[in-house]
Amino acid sequence: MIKAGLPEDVNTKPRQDAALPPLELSSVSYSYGSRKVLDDVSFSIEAGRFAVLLGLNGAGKTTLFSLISHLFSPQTGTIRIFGHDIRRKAGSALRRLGIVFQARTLDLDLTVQQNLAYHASLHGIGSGAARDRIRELLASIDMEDRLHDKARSLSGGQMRRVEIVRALLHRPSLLLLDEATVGLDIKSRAAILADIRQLVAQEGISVLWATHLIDEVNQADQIVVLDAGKVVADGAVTEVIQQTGSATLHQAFSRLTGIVDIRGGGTRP
Ligand SMILES: Nc1ncnc2c1ncn2[C@@H]1O[C@H](COP(=O)(O)OP(=O)(O)OP(=O)(O)O)[C@@H](O)[C@H]1O
Repeated sequence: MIKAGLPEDVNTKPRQDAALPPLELSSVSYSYGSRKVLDDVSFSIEAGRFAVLLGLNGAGKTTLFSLISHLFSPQTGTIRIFGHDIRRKAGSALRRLGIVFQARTLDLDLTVQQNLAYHASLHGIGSGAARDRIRELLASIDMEDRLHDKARSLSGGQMRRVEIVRALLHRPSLLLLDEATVGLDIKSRAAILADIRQLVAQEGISVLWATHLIDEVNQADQIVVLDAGKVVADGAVTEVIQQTGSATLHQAFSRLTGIVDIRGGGTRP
């Protein structure tokens, strides 16, 4: 089990943050050159929710994460994290955010401890506090014994879990994961999902989990379906099934995205 917690600055202003949505997007659009890949995207997630951003490859999930994490700026619209506009109050917004990108980003030649300590120092966490936090988080996923192993000696699932630990070092209140289980076997995928769900339940952290895999959605509190850059559904799983007049989420997703058969992932015909 991974343990998170509230960020230090959130601890000093709990009422302010508690009253505001962890994530709120209003009319966000983004184009690469003349090609619009996000079109008037609006949705919000509530505190303590496990929300899934579901979309086929190319739907715009990674671009949306790049905007939320302030790698790019939206050409129109606003993004707020606990009420902090990502453009105008980037520091306050980003302090509350942890992110696990789709691409593997551990330095393979460094040990687990070195990878994590470097990231902790980027967040201004002192070496003693970082050492304690790293041990606490690694113990919670039963990986304490891998502390001094080179990252390259870990399995794909273990690397991913270290990346999740890294994203939690500074105690974010909102965690974004972009296709976190890509390339992992079914056991590792299930274990990572279970850790994340536990985190939401026990620590009150909010999660936005981007995936194209419907079997990762079933226990979500909320799903936002993105298709070709537009939000085509947003709500609880049962609501989305009902709204589309479907019997199952697979059928709802097929109807919303116009694909023929999405079992096992799905691509456009
Ligand atoms: N740097 C870029 N320049 C031009 N077009 C891009 C760039 N990055 C992404 N795109 C295009 O934007 C669209 C959305 O891509 P994005 O990676 O955001 O989708 P995604 O839902 O994350 O897909 P995947 O699951 O395959 O990563 C795609 O059509 C993609 O080709």
